[in-house]
Amino acid sequence: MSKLFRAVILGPPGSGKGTISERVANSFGLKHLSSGDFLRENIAAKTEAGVLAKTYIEKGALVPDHVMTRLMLSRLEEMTRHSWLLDGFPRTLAQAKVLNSAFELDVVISLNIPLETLKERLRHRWIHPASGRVYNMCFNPPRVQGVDDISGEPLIQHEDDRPEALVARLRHYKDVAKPVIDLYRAKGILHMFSDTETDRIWPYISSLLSTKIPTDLGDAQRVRTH
Ligand SMILES: Nc1nc2c(ncn2[C@@H]2O[C@H](COP(=O)(O)OP(=O)(O)OP(=O)(O)O)[C@@H](O)[C@H]2O)c(=O)[nH]1
Ligand SMILES: Nc1ccn([C@@H]2O[C@H](COP(=O)(O)O)[C@@H](O)[C@H]2O)c(=O)n1
Repeated sequence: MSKLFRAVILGPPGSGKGTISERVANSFGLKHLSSGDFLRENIAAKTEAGVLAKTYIEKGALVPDHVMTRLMLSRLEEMTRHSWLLDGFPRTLAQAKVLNSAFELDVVISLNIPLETLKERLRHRWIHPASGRVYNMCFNPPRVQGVDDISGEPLIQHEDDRPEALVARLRHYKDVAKPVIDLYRAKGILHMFSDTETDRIWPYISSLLSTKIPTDLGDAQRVRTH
């Protein structure tokens, strides 16, 4: 079986991880695994992990490591035949160590976006909960304000995008992310990208992945997300 490709994208809330992950999934056929979306699915399904996670997310806090690693590792065990891009996990050094003990990563992308840009982006972020489709009134607005382009259902804003929860998330991110970034830099697989616009970062990420993803990534491992 040809080699699998496994990557992680790191970045603070609003940095464009989901936006870029969707482009990677569509361009390279990797499965995009969003830990945030997976948590929200568990919250909507009122699973034990979801009920617990909700109490942390609504305060802009991080879900405990043991809950996240159990959730994500069991999800990844279902994906052992696929190449994937993990979005939003690992968030902490403890999570990274558990992930690294289970899987060998090929690339870690880290987004470094100015604070004011993050705040502005999240102020204008709207989500279609059922599909996870993400809009932005300034960047990729829906055809009709407040309505999902495909389903016609109403859009919402994430509770933890509220300014007060966002401050907690942003403040916490820096401290928690640094050891994770240092770990992957030491492994020689970290690639950092800084800008205020995703459309300016994307060509560099795309060309990096074009050199790293095996050309013989079999169809069985390519999972089209749309
Ligand atoms: N103005 C602007 N908005 C952008 C850009 N890139 C992404 N966005 C929007 O900014 C918001 C955040 O982007 P996401 O891709 O959801 O960011 P994220 O890192 O996944 O965020 P979290 O889920 O909070 O971790 C969304 O509304 C995007 O549509 C950009 O270059 N410019
Ligand atoms: N490893 C993680 C990932 C996410 N969370 C919590 O979920 C919220 C939403 O995640 P996004 O990736 O969509 O921003 C996030 O703010 C955290 O509260 C987590 O705790 N650990």
